[in-house]
Amino acid sequence: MSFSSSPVVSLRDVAVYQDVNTVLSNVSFDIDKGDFVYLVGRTGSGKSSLLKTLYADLPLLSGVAAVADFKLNKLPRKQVPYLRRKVGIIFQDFQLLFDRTVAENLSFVLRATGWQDKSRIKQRISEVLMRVGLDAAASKMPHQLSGGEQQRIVIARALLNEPVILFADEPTGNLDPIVADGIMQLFMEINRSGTAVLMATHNYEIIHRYPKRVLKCEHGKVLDSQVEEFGLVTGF
Ligand SMILES: Nc1ncnc2c1ncn2[C@@H]1O[C@H](COP(=O)(O)OP(=O)(O)OP(=O)(O)O)[C@@H](O)[C@H]1O
Repeated sequence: MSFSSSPVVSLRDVAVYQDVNTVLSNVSFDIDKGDFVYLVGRTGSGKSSLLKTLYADLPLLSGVAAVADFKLNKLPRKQVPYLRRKVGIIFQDFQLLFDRTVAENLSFVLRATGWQDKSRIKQRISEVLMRVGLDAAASKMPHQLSGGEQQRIVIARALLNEPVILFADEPTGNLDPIVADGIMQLFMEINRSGTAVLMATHNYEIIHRYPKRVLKCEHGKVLDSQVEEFGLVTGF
């Protein structure tokens, strides 16, 4: 267990690239333990690229960054799985394995991250399913669940290794407003219990309903509502 009080995410003068193109530059911000932060900006403004840089799917080539006490500069490939155990990643398209049950989807991740004891695996799966309100779904196949339920399973999967932060890219994008609101309440509950959240969204309604700090990708830079005021409506 880490008792460090350093920020969960810390960026100084970072540039985000896709191939040879600079998507964002001079990016500096911190996210502390337990913070909830939205990431907004027009389509193509760099939200997904920034998230990918934070979970080391894109290399950090310029600037200084640390996530969950891992320095992203020159992070060796073999360290990436250890970083990924400390962060939970949630996408819009659910990315569940449709040929196996919910419990098998979850045990697949636990085994891949070093869990071996069958009874502990079973116990952990039951805990995370309870957490997302789907304790009866363990033996179901993903296609037997609604879109909102599938997204809850993805959130349960992201929680398996007790991450210090969740990176969520448009997690409510495909859901109707009521189901999306249920997912937001789940994120808020997870956040209240101490997990930081960085959530990319286009959904202004959600930000209005659950106001939190906002980072906005615009003109190749990242603006921070904690540092400066900016309009929210433009950019969606
Ligand atoms: N795999 C890729 N290879 C090359 N360029 C890419 C790749 N993915 C994204 N880009 C480019 O990088 C820029 C930022 O895209 P990114 O997906 O990060 O934006 P976004 O803000 O997440 O957009 P959206 O809201 O549509 O998801 C865009 O110009 C995009 O065309």
